[in-house]
Amino acid sequence: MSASLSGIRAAIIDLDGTLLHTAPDFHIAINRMRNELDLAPVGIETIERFVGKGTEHLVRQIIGLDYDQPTVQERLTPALDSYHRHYHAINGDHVTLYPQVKEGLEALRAKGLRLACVTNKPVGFAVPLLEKTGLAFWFELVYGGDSFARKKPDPYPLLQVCKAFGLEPHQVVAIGDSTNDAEAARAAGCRSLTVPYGYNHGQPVQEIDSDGIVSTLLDAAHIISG
Ligand SMILES: O=C(O)COP(=O)(O)O
Ligand SMILES: [Mg+2]
Repeated sequence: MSASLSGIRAAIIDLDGTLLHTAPDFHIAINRMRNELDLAPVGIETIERFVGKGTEHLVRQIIGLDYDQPTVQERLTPALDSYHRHYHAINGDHVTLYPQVKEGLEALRAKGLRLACVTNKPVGFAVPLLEKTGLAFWFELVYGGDSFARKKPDPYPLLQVCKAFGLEPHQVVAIGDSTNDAEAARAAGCRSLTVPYGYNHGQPVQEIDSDGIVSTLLDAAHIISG
């Protein structure tokens, strides 16, 4: 359990694996893409290991299970096109909210924190997904993996939130499920908290260098103060 975090004025919250269990959507879209490429379906656990570093990384890893690197390079564009088409068609249909997400967002706002969502998912998928699941309401800002030239674990998107909110990085906490969130936060100078239930590339969350593990977003709200 983590110590309390004080002097916090805003929270940057990750999407996949933190707000929503999106792996079932990824699973369906990836296997529809694989079917178009004449590849056999893969299990959801395989997909969960590759979520967190954006769409191109996911598709590269998934076709890399079958193809050598030159072939991955050659087939990447049609594979991405296929994946985007299938993901767009089902985005949000098979996702579930993790426990205490809405309660956590409400409690963070009740403490006067400003909220941003920073995800490595393309912003064109993230915004409709947040709208469909009733989460968009909570966030003043949403940045995706393609909002800037650099994505998490690079600190750039987090620093853009700090700038937009007029806050110093140490006044901002990033909450996420993977090393990408914690590394981005460290590099930005933000505080960070980790939830244990998402996708961390198959690695134990205890190995993540953050300011602590919280069981839910509501638990995070309990240890954060302004
Ligand atoms: O699309 C992904 O790789 C997931 O992104 P997120 O965990 O940063 O929301
Ligand atoms: Mg995540």
